[in-house]
Amino acid sequence: MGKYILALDQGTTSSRAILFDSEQNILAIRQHELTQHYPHEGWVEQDPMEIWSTQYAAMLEVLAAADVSPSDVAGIGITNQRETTILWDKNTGRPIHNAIVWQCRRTADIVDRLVQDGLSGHIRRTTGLVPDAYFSGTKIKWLLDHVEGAREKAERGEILFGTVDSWLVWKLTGGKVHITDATNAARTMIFDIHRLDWDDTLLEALDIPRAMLPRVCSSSEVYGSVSLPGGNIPIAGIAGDQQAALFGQTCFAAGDAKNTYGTGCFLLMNTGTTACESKNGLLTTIGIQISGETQYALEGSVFVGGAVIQWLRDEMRFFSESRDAEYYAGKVKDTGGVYLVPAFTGLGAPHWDMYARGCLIGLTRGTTREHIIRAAQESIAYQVNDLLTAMKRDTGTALSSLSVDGGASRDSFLMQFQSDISDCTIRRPVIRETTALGACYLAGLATGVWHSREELKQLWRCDTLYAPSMDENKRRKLLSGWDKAVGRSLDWVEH
Ligand SMILES: Nc1ncnc2c1ncn2[C@@H]1O[C@H](COP(=O)(O)OP(=O)(O)O)[C@@H](O)[C@H]1O
Ligand SMILES: O=P(O)(O)OC[C@H](O)CO
Repeated sequence: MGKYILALDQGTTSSRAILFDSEQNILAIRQHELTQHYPHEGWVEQDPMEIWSTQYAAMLEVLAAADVSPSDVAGIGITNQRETTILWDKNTGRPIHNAIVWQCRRTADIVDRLVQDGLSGHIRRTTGLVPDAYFSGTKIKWLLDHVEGAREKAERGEILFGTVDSWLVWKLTGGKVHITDATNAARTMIFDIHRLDWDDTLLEALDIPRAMLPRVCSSSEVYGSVSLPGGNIPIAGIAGDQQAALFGQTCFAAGDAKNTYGTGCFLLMNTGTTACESKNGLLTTIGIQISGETQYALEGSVFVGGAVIQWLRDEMRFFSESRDAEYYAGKVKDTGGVYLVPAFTGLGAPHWDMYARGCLIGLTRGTTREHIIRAAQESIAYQVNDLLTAMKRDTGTALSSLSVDGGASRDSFLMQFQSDISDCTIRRPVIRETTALGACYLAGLATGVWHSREELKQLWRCDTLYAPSMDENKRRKLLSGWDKAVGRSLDWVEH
């Protein structure tokens, strides 16, 4: 049996491949940036062929860099940006349109119609989600409505739908396998997370033919294999990136939670085999499906997290490297009363307002670039704090500690501010590649590299702990300013 496990981490901004050994040491990482297309205001697309080619290149390069033969790799685990929707022609293998990315708002009016038709309650109960353009269902409908002849072909089973995991498995297996896993299916808004099947009411409401949908598998099993010069590698694990991170952080028990600070921020809490319905704007989703058991999770999704730092860097040109944000934020003692609400693509949990837009408020003649940079960083923590508050209301208990990961979790100013504003200990692990690690664990469990989750639990190591130290009055005052600022950004776009 192979000694290594290969994780393919197809994220919003890049396609990465990471090679681990069975002691979870990282042997090599390769990464390619992805081009983002913004064809209209609020629309976001990617080229599925670029998703594939960058991911495939990263996979080959990582094996070459570590000088490892495919025959020494026990399995591949795939983890991916979720909800992003791809339709392709089964016969030619060519996408029929660019991928519609999860952040894209083009289907807001389709969502409005579902709500007007009285389907909100059904969506909530069946899929665990709230009606929003974020999820795949309305994106599929848009593509079927706008690409000529697509619906008829889809009815004949000639057009296939997949989230990014399905697309990659299809390509990796040479067009032989059309599947997804339960965690990805749970993000489509057409999947019944209790019956574990596509939901006919929603398929009918969105006019989506069943014939185009992938078969839904567990998150850890052998689905097929990749044939490479030097050997075949089984594809043995799949999970949406946030669920993979929850697994990679070894949040295996009910009550365990993690937050990922990537492009967006995603807070997930394992709720065990109980699907806990949120009364406070969180989502119910499938946490993982493994060994015949489905574990559920409560999730809060923030659309713009680390991306606000990118915006300051690329659009405002305030600095040239993301890591400079921490330096500038430390130059001022506070934001001078400035708040930035980065509702660039609306607001996700717990507000769910597709028509909210960003606002920068509290400016005075004394406001400097440093104040705005600090306000941007703090906005990431405030948004995560809103999720923690909703989670506390739903479960009746405040989290005393939170495991963190993702690109922006490198930022120590942000981590300390999160700890202070949320009055919660933040635990940053040694291995911050937890998304890839989760995919690696799923593939390793399916191929016998590891035998149990307990074995994996022993491997988790803490790197830094951030303990809260903010005075309660100050915290309350800052939070009330944030709530006021969010109020100004809600329902901004005329609709
Ligand atoms: N040192 C840093 N300080 C603050 N933000 C950062 C830092 N490094 C990266 N980021 C932010 O983190 C995000 C990338 O994180 P990553 O986990 O790689 O994202 P994704 O998986 O969404 O592609 C970017 O939006 C970037 O602006
Ligand atoms: O690519 P990421 O890490 O920003 O994650 C995207 C999420 O899966 C969207 O739901």
